[in-house]
Amino acid sequence: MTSVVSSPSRTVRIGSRKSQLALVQTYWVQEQLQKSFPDIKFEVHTMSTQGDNILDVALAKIGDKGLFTKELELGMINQEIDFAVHSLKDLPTNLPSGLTLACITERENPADALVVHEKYKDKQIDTLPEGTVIGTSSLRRLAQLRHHFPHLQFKDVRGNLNTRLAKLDAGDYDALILAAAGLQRLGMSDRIHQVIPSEVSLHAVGQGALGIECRADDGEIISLLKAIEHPETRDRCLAERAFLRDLEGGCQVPIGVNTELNGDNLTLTGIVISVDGQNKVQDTVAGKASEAEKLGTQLANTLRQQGAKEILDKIFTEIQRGS
Ligand SMILES: NCc1[nH]cc(CCC(=O)O)c1CC(=O)O
Repeated sequence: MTSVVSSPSRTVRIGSRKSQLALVQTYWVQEQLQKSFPDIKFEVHTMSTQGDNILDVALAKIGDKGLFTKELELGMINQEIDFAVHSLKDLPTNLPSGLTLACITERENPADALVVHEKYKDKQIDTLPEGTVIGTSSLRRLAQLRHHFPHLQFKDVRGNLNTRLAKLDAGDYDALILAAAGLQRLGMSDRIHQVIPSEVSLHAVGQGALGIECRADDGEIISLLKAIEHPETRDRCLAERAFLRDLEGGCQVPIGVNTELNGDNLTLTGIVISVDGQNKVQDTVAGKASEAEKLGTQLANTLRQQGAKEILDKIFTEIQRGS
């Protein structure tokens, strides 16, 4: 097979955050590409992002737009790296001009997972006692769990996965809600006590998938990346991202989704819920996978008619006031 890269001597520079999860994901991408293109050299370049440095402020307050991606994006624009590997859910739905989401890889389980302190090893999310302290920094997780289990308490938790698990084991929290995918990728599936069912909590847009971003005019890189794209995950995530893009209020928001793909039929469910869990709008749309983004927009319109904008505007005002 002839290489799609016109200059065979080109070294491809992959950008990554330095966290353990980011590196595991990036090395996986490097390995897959190396298998497909044995004659090309792929190098990993790590960078710190704002999100890695600001660890003491609640995510909801600083907003998470590009917090984990901006430095990598600058690296691409400045030609220091050729593409960046992200957890897709950390990648904003609107990218800087000149950059594109060129590839979405196969998704791990996109659901959230309950991880418990040893003393609750016989409990499930619906049997945890009154006052159980759950660690999460996500308004989406908080709002949906409050809706179903108003007797639980919630406390902010930041830091990488190992830090969070150490805080749980030390007794700072009774349980954590974490992405199942992150635990799986780090070889810590044994810490998944329960996968949270979608009836209880819808997952974040893009959760469990990797998104690879590159310069929009770099045709060579774009065609290399096609080799590791997963079309089913891509269609699901494009629908999810179009939904979020259409609704977004400009900060980290309690918006959840679920998608299913049967043949060419894509089903997208979305929720917008108030932080206290009291007001929610939820609906489902279905259609052709080839029109994934249209479905996302359609669901956003449907939920707006049901009051999604009012819920989001109120949250945005509250966060700005600092409450
Ligand atoms: N914002 C943090 C973040 N970004 C991606 C993951 C996990 C892996 C994934 O969802 O792909 C996590 C941790 C978590 O939510 O528990």
